[in-house]
Amino acid sequence: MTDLVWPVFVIEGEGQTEAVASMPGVTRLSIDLLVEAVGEASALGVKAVALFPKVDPSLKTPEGREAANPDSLMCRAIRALKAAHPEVGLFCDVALDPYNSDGHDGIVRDGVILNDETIEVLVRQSLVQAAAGADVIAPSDMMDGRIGTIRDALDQAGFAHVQIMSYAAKYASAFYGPFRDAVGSGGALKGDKQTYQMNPANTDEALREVAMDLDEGADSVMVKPGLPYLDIVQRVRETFAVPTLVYQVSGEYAMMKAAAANGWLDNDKAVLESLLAFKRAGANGIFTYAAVEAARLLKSC
Ligand SMILES: NCc1[nH]cc(CCC(=O)O)c1CC(=O)O
Ligand SMILES: [Mg+2]
Repeated sequence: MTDLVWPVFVIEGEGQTEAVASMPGVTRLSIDLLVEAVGEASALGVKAVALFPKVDPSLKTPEGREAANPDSLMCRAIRALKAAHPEVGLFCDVALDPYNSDGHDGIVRDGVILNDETIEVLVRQSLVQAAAGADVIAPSDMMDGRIGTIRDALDQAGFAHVQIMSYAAKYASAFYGPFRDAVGSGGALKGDKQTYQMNPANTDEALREVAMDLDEGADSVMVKPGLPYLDIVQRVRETFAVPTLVYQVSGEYAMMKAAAANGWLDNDKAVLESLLAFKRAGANGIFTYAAVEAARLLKSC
């Protein structure tokens, strides 16, 4: 149970809930309701959440400027959650896609992702999130060299205690579709992310990406997606023996829920079996939208 990390989506307002149509059981919540939901999750034993904002389209710019706003929805949510539930670890996403009018994780000019200019914004994003109370900065953007630069900036600003979990082995996957609905980046997305996310055909590249990010100072690494990439989880864990996390992504979750809704799968058994498979592969932590229901199921076992 303490291995589970629950990804959650935050929206503006008070008393607001929005269902995510492509992710049955997942709702975006305004900060007040998110604080309540995370309290319930904590009582069930889920002691970590991963926070993602759905940003108002009017705040999206080509440089993702809102990402570095210390009073952004994201930073307000971090402060509220830390104040109400200090025992719950906060993994805070660092990437520009919720804030970028092109829907990309980095800044785009003339159809090209600008790696180094993006890193400057990611550093500012990391610093405002650390100042708001992030426990773990989680760059999911896949720019090259961002871990070392973010680490130096955090250390210099007095945030040596804030960890970095790198999305090191993140594949250009078809399984992210429902997430892009949830944060509202899919409609804006022009083109695809194949120039910075990894080719699903590659395995050795994942090991090189992990090695670089560890060298630059990552405390832990993420393999993403999950079930289709269990071989990568196992290789990373066996090669580096560092905390290795895995993300059961939105599309994997949607597949299980759709099949269960049709009566084609036993939901509870499928959920628990998929989590067991991650443990078998060696994962130390599992991001899953089913974290709270899994905690309930595990309690009743
Ligand atoms: N910063 C990108 C990001 N952050 C989280 C997810 C996907 C998570 C999921 O599918 O559950 C993605 C992938 C993407 O849009 O390329
Ligand atoms: Mg990399």
